[in-house]
Amino acid sequence: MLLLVATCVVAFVLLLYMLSPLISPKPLALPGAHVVVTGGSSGIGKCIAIECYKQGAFITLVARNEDRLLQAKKEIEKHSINDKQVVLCISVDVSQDYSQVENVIKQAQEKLGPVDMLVNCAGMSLSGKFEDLEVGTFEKLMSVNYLGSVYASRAVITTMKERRVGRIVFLSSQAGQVGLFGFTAYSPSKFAIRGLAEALQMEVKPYNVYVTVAYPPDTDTPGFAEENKTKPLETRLISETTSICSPEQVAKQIVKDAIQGNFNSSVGSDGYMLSSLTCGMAPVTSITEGLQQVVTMGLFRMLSLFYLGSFDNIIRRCMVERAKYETADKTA
Ligand SMILES: NC(=O)C1=CN([C@@H]2O[C@H](COP(=O)(O)OP(=O)(O)OC[C@H]3O[C@@H](n4cnc5c(N)ncnc54)[C@H](OP(=O)(O)O)[C@@H]3O)[C@@H](O)[C@H]2O)C=CC1
Ligand SMILES: CCCCCCCCCCCCCCCC(=O)[C@@H](N)CO
Repeated sequence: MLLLVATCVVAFVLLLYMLSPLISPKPLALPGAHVVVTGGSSGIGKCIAIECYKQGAFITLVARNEDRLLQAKKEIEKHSINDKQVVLCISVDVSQDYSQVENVIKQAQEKLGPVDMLVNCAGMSLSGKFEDLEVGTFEKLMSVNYLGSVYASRAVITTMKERRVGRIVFLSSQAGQVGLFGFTAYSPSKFAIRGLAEALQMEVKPYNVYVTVAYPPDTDTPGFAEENKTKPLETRLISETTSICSPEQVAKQIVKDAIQGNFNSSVGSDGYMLSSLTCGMAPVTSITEGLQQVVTMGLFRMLSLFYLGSFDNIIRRCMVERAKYETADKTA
């Protein structure tokens, strides 16, 4: 009997593997492709642009500050692999006005042809306790991180569907997989991206357009340095659970996953665990991924209880310490 069950399971898994070409998309060829990177003048976005350029792509960088755009262009051009490659820079605030963003995409398409891959990397983070964050911060982060990604994607999607070619990459964060102390404004803007990506992927898959959501841990970028200036101690201690990555490493993984059309992109073992644990009803892009999720989810949930317990401890300890300082201040 046991043998029969085991045989059936093995046969089922083999069958799934035979069917796997049906769910795995054909990889995107980067040589000669047009890649638009919003937030491409700094940090992860700049490294993604470099990675794509090294593989023969034509690049459009989109960000606000023109000096930083030009500086990034120069840096990227050092990595050219042929003399036809171009790096175009366009300055715009992706979070303000849809028609401006649409215009920028039109300009880019006129110069470098239809967009094969859009990477939504323009974004920012501000942390603080819920009551300390200004109400405007909630609006700001939602505009830049979420609406900025909606606008740029909305501007490229029709052509991608018509051409039956395309990749759209969204930058979420590990803080878009779990809500953490200090991130009441940031986490929701990154969770929202996941909802958008799932719904959009379901719509565009029959048109051979693939969506990737990246969930990086803390990554050593100018944006991260800026964020650290105001980060609460609790948030810093909790975030130290995962180690800091280099933007090059994160960019490499994202480009690889986007080319392959993987829905999920994560780095490191915590990244892998978090993605399995929070896969919900996200699309699967390989049989192996689906099977691994089925097998590991329960175990990772158990592990997560220990992590959550340690986070609660950190927060309680910080509260007690603060109370001690406050009474010391009062008695002094
Ligand atoms: N670094 C990290 O620890 C992590 C980062 N992420 C996410 O990755 C993305 C990139 O982060 P990172 O590389 O650290 O960021 P950086 O601050 O280093 O770079 C941000 C880029 O986005 C551009 N940008 C910011 N706001 C706008 C806007 N309104 N319109 C157009 N461009 C804009 C910036 O240029 P300019 O200011 O000139 O417009 C810059 O090019 C963000 O979405 C971030 O949330 C996710 C997880 C971890
Ligand atoms: C089995 C389960 C494993 C659980 C591991 C949990 C680890 C949680 C750590 C979260 C770190 C948050 C990084 C946010 C990065 C970010 O987006 C900002 N730096 C942006 O600038």
